Amino acid sequence: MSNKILLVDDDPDLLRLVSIRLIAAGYEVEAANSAEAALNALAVQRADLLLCDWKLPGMDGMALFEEVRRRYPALPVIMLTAHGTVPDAIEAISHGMFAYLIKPFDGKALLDKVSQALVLASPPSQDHAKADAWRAGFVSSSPVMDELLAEARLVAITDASVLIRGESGTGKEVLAQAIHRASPRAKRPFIAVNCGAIPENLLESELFGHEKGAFTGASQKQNGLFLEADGGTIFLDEIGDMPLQLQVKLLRVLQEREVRPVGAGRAVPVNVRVLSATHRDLQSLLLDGSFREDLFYRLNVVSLALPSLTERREDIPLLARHFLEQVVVRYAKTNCHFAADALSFLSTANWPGNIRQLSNLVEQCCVLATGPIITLAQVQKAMDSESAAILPLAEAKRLFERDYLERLLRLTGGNVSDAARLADRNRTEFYRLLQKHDLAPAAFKTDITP
Ligand SMILES: Nc1ncnc2c1ncn2[C@@H]1O[C@H](COP(=O)(O)OP(=O)(O)OP(=O)(O)O)[C@@H](O)[C@H]1O
Repeated sequence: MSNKILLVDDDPDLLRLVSIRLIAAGYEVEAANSAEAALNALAVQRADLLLCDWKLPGMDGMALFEEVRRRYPALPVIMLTAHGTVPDAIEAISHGMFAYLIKPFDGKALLDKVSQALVLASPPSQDHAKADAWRAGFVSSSPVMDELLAEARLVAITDASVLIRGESGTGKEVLAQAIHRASPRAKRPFIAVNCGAIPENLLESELFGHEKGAFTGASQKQNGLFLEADGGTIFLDEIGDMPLQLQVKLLRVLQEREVRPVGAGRAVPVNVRVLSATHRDLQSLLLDGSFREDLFYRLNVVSLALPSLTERREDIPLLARHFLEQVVVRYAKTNCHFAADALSFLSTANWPGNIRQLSNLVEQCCVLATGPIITLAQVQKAMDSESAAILPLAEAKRLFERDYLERLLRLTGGNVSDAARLADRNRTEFYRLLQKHDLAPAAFKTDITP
């Protein structure tokens, strides 16, 4: 499970950039633009680390640190500070602040401090020499997954590029992490990047880095994520969303094993194993020219397909119990369990959002549970209620978009021109949306027989 970082800054650009960097490194980030907002967020849900700017409107970073120390003494705090306040920051260290970073700081320094703080803050592991440590956190006992994991383990020890396919929420990133842990690169970094979540104009410099002054705002040289993953593994999630011109550059990196930061005169050697994932049908992207065939073959040396949750229903009770154990700890609840009929209901339900949806539902049941047993009625209520469908924003948007397109196609009997007109989009754009969701207008054609 990823660590959650509460990031506090009143500068929206910094908030966005630091968030992108932390999320790319696998952390969960909640952003707040003031100390007051941060305290409200902490009152609702705990975080594992507070990263905050010293200068804030209203209550400043130092006052926030003091309040946090009083209310949540175990929560580590890292302060982002300007040169002028360094003496105060040093003083704050002696009062229990974990660390400070002087602005502008580079991505590596930030990630180093963050990971040190989280290691120190986490309880010591009790389970050392476990043979299956590589797949720790990967809950499953279904035969289909056993087979897939055996394959993953075999491929892990090679340096082959692996493309992981599967619907959203099936655990592609969890599998990528397991492959990394089972590989000879396990002691080096695992860096995950969601290619669809980073704005196109930032993606190149995020991946390959930039020189100082390479573009407006590039106030200092920065190593990209490829260089940060040197010796380890980079996981390119949603690779199907990578813009074409960047695909060319990625291909060059894979062929020549060197990266050229934006604005740099020469390339830098890099040794990274690439794992990638997509929920989209890359074959159809190849056909319409929006994904390069040469890159596809480079990335798809080995292909692993994760089955949807309904194709491995045996795993559902196991996963439900696993998530329940986690949320019980997270919300400091007294132990609670699913009633047997509640578990069998979960096992037969539909899970369009796969494991992520199951995890959200379990969390909701646990939060709302009033006694030690979660009953069938409570599970059904959670499943029926609007809030059961609370998904991460990106996933909710994707499901909405797909549903919207389907409704338009049904309404127009599969007529793309009419559907595009209703959506106020041109045909090219509309076709691109249909491809993104693998929707074929022909399937919606209605036979009009006289
Ligand atoms: N086998 C598993 N055991 C335990 N937790 C899992 C497992 N598979 C997935 N999860 C959990 O389900 C959630 C979704 O997993 P993950 O992000 O890996 O899915 P994904 O396929 O990469 O999704 P997306 O396509 O939306 O990026 C995460 O919270 C993850 O920890």
